[in-house]
Amino acid sequence: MPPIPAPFPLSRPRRLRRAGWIRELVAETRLSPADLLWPIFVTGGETRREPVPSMPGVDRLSVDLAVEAAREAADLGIPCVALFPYTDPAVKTPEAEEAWNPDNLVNTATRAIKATVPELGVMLDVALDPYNSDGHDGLVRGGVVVNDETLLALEKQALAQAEAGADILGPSDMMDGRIGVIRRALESHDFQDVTILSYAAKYASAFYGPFRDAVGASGALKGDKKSYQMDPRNGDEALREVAADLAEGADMVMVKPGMPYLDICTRVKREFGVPTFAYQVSGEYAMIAAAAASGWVDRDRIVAESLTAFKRAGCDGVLTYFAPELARAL
Ligand SMILES: NCc1[nH]cc(CCC(=O)O)c1CC(=O)O
Ligand SMILES: [Mg+2]
Repeated sequence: MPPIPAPFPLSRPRRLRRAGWIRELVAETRLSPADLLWPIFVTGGETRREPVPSMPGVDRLSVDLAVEAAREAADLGIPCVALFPYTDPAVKTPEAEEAWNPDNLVNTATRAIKATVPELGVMLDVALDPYNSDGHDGLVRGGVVVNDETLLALEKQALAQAEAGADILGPSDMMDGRIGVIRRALESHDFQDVTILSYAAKYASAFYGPFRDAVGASGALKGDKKSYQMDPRNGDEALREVAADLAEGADMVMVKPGMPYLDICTRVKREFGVPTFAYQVSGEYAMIAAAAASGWVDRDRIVAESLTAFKRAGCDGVLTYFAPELARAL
């Protein structure tokens, strides 16, 4: 018997795409300002705004302007900002003591923001690289980034940040055991409500280049970070890293960079079901900004599309330098 040819396509997915209203109706993911964390670079001085050359559109802000940016974030419905310091090279040392100075830039900015915009969350990075004259996230001994001694430094840094009023600590150093050390320190100093968003699966990536310019760590960095950040070839290992950080007391986890690691985001969310974030890092920002500035891509559309991809991949939110611009557009 000859096959009966179907007189029409058996399935017509285009029915659900034919007009804006029905696309809205069936959309599986939605982006909102509440999905965004905004990373802000803080510098010294007053009413100072310094452009970051490799991140056109992003400025380093003095504390007073960072407070204004925080106000803007809250007004736009962005729940949280993440602060990163541009540290005066003269203050950087091999022991990175500035990291636990109660009056360092990020601690000062945190106190100022919490005093002015208390409803906004403030997140701080726990890692030594902005303060370390070797540019590494950990302490360097004989050319090696040492794990356990670094943990003691991170503990001091984390306590100073909690004392300053940070709501979220983001350990981004990738030392083994740091989450446990920080959680124990927080518990024993009456900071049981401080949240840990662990940079659990953080890769040794070329996409961090512009950030290192922004915090002034590029010139300082000796060598690379491959002995502590993850190998981009590995995926299963990301799940082991996340499992360890959750067991040690992380509340939420992050995958970093973002766009090239969407598979990791999906696997982490599926496997653990905990709040999962991605960091759309400086190099991702720079690529989009540069292509848009050349007129090669449509900036507004590509920003929205790239951030939607994180939600579709399973992320609960994204750290992105596009946060205020996207929130405004939404
Ligand atoms: N530990 C520091 C840190 N925290 C966030 C970033 C990168 C963020 C970005 O590129 O936007 C880095 C850089 C690095 O690990 O070298
Ligand atoms: Mg780890």
